[in-house]
Amino acid sequence: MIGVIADDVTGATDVAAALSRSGLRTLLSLTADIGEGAGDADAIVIGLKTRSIAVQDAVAQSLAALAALQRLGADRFYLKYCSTFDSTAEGNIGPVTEALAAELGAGIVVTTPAAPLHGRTVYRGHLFVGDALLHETHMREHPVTPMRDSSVPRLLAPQVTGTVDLLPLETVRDGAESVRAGIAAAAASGIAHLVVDAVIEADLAVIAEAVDGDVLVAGSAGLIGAIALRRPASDRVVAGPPSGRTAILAGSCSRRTLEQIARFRASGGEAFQLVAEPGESASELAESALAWWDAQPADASALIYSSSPAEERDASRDLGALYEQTAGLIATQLADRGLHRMLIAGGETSGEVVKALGTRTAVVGEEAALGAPWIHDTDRDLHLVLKSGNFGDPDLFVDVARSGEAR
Ligand SMILES: Nc1ncnc2c1ncn2[C@@H]1O[C@H](COP(=O)(O)OP(=O)(O)O)[C@@H](O)[C@H]1O
Ligand SMILES: O=C(O)[C@@H](O)C(=O)COP(=O)(O)O
Repeated sequence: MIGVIADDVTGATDVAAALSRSGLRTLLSLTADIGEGAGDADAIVIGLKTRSIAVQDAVAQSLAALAALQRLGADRFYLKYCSTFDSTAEGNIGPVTEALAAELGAGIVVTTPAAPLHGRTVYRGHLFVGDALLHETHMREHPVTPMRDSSVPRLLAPQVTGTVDLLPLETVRDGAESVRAGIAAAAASGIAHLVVDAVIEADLAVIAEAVDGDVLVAGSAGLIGAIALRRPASDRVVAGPPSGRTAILAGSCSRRTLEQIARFRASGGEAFQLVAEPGESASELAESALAWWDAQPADASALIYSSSPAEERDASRDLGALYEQTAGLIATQLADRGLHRMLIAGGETSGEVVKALGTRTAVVGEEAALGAPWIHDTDRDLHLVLKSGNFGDPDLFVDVARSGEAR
């Protein structure tokens, strides 16, 4: 069984969708504290919120998740990080990889953020988002993990104690045997982390073949999706959410989320912008948003957002945690009012929301957008999309709201 540790909850739903799309019965847990057994799952994903917390906490939580996965019978492990390699010079991708490798006695770890389905490709170690190098995209101004370089080996090196090297595309194009030989040669020369180029899905299939027996591999949803395709497909059921009013809560400041907000507003959707005045608390902010929500027509889907472009954000204040907490309070109140459908935009934001909701495990359903599936928190009977800031078409918010009305 495959065990996946994801460093944020949107990433967890992304990787769960990839596994499910590849035909595996996938259990999604948003806590390492999984009580029950794995049932008939082919893969288990544990979604943490470790991307931007202190290194030692990220390591401790990831090791706890590893122990839980081992208890449930997993024997192959994958560290899922962001396809835009969201991290800082301290980590947490590097330190968590090294801690998991040490615990598992894994030698060299193959790692690649490539996810061609999402437009993430790696060539000569440089990470592209669509046609642009990572550091030339909006990720340069990300409020939590600004990405100012595009070379994956260069980004990873300061985060780790072991040496980093690159397996180039030429070797991948030579096939799985060459990749295996390249990995073995790198391991023999003492390399601990091997970044691998991949530009198309077929490249990932070759790498997947070469690493399928490895106890630990790291990357985005791309490579593990390719590994999963090598397993026999199961008879899994993928359901959609029921109809009804949808709340869209956005804390992501990514360009794609800003476009989705603009399209939703332009289509006539009701929207409320959270703007924290100096000294205002999360509960005060949430209260004003909820008063606005309660004044909307009873069946109207609506958007509440704090998202704003870098030039409109107040750089003198660190408002990330405040807005995340506000989103958590609003989501909990809306669920308590009986709402069954919510889309949350933003990884950190979604992490805080599921923490506030107390969501533990969820059933992976159909994808609202590629990498952004509906998940069902059966305890609360709540259907959620936890959307990565960068994912979904510009019309996603409009479409999700309308699909609730149409079903
Ligand atoms: N207006 C704002 N000013 C400053 N930070 C904000 C604002 N709105 C949201 N944030 C914060 O920006 C961060 C966005 O990160 P995240 O939710 O992970 O989105 P993404 O998936 O786009 O990276 C969160 O910490 C959120 O609270
Ligand atoms: O790999 C990806 O791009 C996503 O799965 C992911 O991790 C998204 O992170 P956020 O953009 O912070 O939601």
